[in-house]
Amino acid sequence: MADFHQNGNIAQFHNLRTRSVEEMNYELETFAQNRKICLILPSLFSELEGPALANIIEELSKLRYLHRIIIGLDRADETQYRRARSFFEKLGQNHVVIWNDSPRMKAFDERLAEHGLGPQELGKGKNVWTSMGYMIACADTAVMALHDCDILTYKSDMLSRLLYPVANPSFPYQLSKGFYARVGNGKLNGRVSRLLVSPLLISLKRVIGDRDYLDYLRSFRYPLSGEFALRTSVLPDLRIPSDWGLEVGVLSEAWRNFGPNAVCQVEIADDYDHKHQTVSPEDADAGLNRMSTDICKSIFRKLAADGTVFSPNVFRSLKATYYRRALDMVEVYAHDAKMNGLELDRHEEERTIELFAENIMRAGEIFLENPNETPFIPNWNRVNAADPALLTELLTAVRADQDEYSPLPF
Ligand SMILES: O=C(O)[C@H](O)COP(=O)(O)O
Repeated sequence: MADFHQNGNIAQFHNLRTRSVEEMNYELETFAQNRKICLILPSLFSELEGPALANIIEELSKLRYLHRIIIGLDRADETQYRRARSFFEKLGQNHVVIWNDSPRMKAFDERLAEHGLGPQELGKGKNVWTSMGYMIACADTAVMALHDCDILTYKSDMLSRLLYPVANPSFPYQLSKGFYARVGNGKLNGRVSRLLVSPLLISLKRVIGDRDYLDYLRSFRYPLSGEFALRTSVLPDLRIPSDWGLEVGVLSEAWRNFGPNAVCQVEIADDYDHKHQTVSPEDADAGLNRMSTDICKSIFRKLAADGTVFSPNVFRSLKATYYRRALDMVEVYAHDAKMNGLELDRHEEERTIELFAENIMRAGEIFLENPNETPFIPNWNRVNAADPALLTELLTAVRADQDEYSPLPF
């Protein structure tokens, strides 16, 4: 990216390509002597067999500033967990694989359920929440980062750039969020970000008026990016959504807990490609269909918690405003794609917009029918208040799994 624009809301750090990554890594190693840095990788077992993760591991193994890597492993049986252990040994750094489906971890889930705590649904939110609990229980980390395991264009400097603003002790930032152009395989991607979130935020401003929260969300160049880094002192207070609202949910929590001056966004890559989900128009519980509804609900709930009054008429006019605005934006995206020699299926994009417009209404109806429904997993402070033994039990369960099951060749 060749500009150094600041939007005036949150700090924005560009890659002006004036500094080598080796130099930045050296500085991170210096910071890491006093502030331990940890990485969380939420992973499905199937991703170990996919095209992205082997390269991610190779890239990560080059980094010397990481104190620990926590891999939250989902959808694995015993043999798969043991094979995963060998797979991640290639990292070379201190790491732990949390087998979320182990009998011990299931028993831990029951302990949480006894207190009415714990995630209501399975998925990335629960995975991340559990890994954060493990990190809090270790009590030795000052800074953490998180990213997905399906990034096809991964390079270790993505992580270094993401971490730098929260790892540098002289910077004031508590949260750093990654951004990039989601371009891969000759296509302009990022369908939910481009076709739903951007026009929805603009339309919300039109329909309900100015809100600081909307300005804040609009300042993110890629609000749905899965890469963020945090100073860990804020972790115990962080409420993590268990549904697809995770990325927006973390930004909203940062807005509530620290305000915009402690939040920044960093350009972490020139291009970015990952595994693409299907739109799934036939199945409201799958793919971008489900993701778009969860994201709308998460934004509506946050606005309501900040004093906005919603009614069926508000959602009707939001849907209409969104639809018009999204179609206008598709035209601009198509021109941008054309100028850059990229592919963009305009017909498919307009059909996706129609679906997203329906989902704005649907999310609105769900919100009006169940205004108190919350996908948030209780934060770790609350868990600790309910039973201070739980964090130690989590640590013990993970370590006992590690001791009992030896690695099998991958
Ligand atoms: O970020 C997004 O918009 C969604 O994750 C979908 O991304 P994709 O269109 O690149 O698959």
